[in-house]
Amino acid sequence: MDGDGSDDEVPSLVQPEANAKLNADEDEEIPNLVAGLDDAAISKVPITIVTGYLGAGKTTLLNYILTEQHGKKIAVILNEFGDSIDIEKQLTVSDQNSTEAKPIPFVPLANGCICCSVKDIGVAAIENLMEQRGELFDYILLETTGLADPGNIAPMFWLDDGLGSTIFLDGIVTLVDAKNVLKSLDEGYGDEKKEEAHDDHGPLLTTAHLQISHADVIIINKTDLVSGAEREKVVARIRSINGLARIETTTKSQVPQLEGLVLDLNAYNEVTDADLDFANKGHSHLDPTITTTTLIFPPLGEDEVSRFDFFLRTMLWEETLPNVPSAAPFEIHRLKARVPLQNGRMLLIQGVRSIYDTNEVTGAGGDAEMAKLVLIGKGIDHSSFEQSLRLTLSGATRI
Ligand SMILES: Nc1nc2c(ncn2[C@@H]2O[C@H](COP(=O)(O)OP(=O)(O)OP(=O)(O)O)[C@@H](O)[C@H]2O)c(=O)[nH]1
Ligand SMILES: [Zn+2]
Repeated sequence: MDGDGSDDEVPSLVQPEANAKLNADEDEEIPNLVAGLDDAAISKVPITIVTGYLGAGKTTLLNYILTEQHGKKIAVILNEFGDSIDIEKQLTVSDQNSTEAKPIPFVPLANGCICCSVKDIGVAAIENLMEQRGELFDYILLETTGLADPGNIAPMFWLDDGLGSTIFLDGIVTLVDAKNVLKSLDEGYGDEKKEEAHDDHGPLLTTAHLQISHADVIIINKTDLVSGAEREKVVARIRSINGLARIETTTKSQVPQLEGLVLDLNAYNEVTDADLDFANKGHSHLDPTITTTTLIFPPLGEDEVSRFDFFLRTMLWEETLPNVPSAAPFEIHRLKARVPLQNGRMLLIQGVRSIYDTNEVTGAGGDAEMAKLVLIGKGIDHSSFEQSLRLTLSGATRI
């Protein structure tokens, strides 16, 4: 995958400042990822990141999965930092004082699963764990701490999967506490983080927002603690933040199925029509901080492809809109697009924060299919984005 955005086919279009910005923001050295593609045939182990605010039900979900029949050998990794309750305690009892010691102890669980606990959640740390174990797993579930920002974790795994890594990012599942989530979204961080949460440019961006905006699946848990009407309100608010994610409601994290909800999400290697259908066509104002916006436009002609890429690069790397300098400040957290080309081919685009990946596939989806670009982020003013895209595609900027 060309996750650094520096597509080989359009080298002259890459702006030096944009590259510098990307490199400063992300890894120092993002190698050319194209070389890794052939290795994709080697079977890689999917990793699902399970995130969610403190006490939302992450551990309850993992526990539930491990007792269900799924026919997989699952390695559960707990990012132990800050986690201290029930199952974590049991599961990590043997390595409480020896996080540096090797080998890292694993605790056997039901169904041939194992569990371990780590401080580091880098790709190397996880590969290291797998090597030490000397055993193959079908699946890895990583429970992050309640305060983790998945926007920092996802690119780490997503980028590396093109580098011949033995793992690949399958998707992000965010657990939400139905009883408390609206309060978390409205009030911002806990007291200890209040300072950071304040922002001169508008409403607060909370950990809860970040976990919801980056999610591929959102499980609204603890529905036993709210009325039907409250539950609907929570669903509507969350849908307004993230129009791409699949949403389920549960009690005790008992998801109706594992496939597609927790396991095998394929959220980072596919962009299906159904993915984009969830997204609202308009722009909801239910949440003042983060929203989902969909831009719809006709199939691109030859000249427009590089202009479209310029639009993406400028928006993601420079956080400005070409041809609309007056646009309000914004942040893009997640992006998915299906863009038919007039030559009958189709671009599938995925993005997390400033990193994006474009794949060109054969065959557009259907007759007269329109291109759809779905954006999730902060401060996205639909009409400015639409205007910028329209002007850029028309060739208003020489690139
Ligand atoms: N009433 C109710 N309680 C639940 C539900 N799901 C989980 N709990 C309880 O909520 C508490 C927190 O659940 P956990 O699964 O430990 O939550 P977590 O997200 O792992 O929490 P941290 O690791 O501390 O961030 C536990 O006491 C669970 O038994 C639910 O659907 N309803
Ligand atoms: Zn937990």
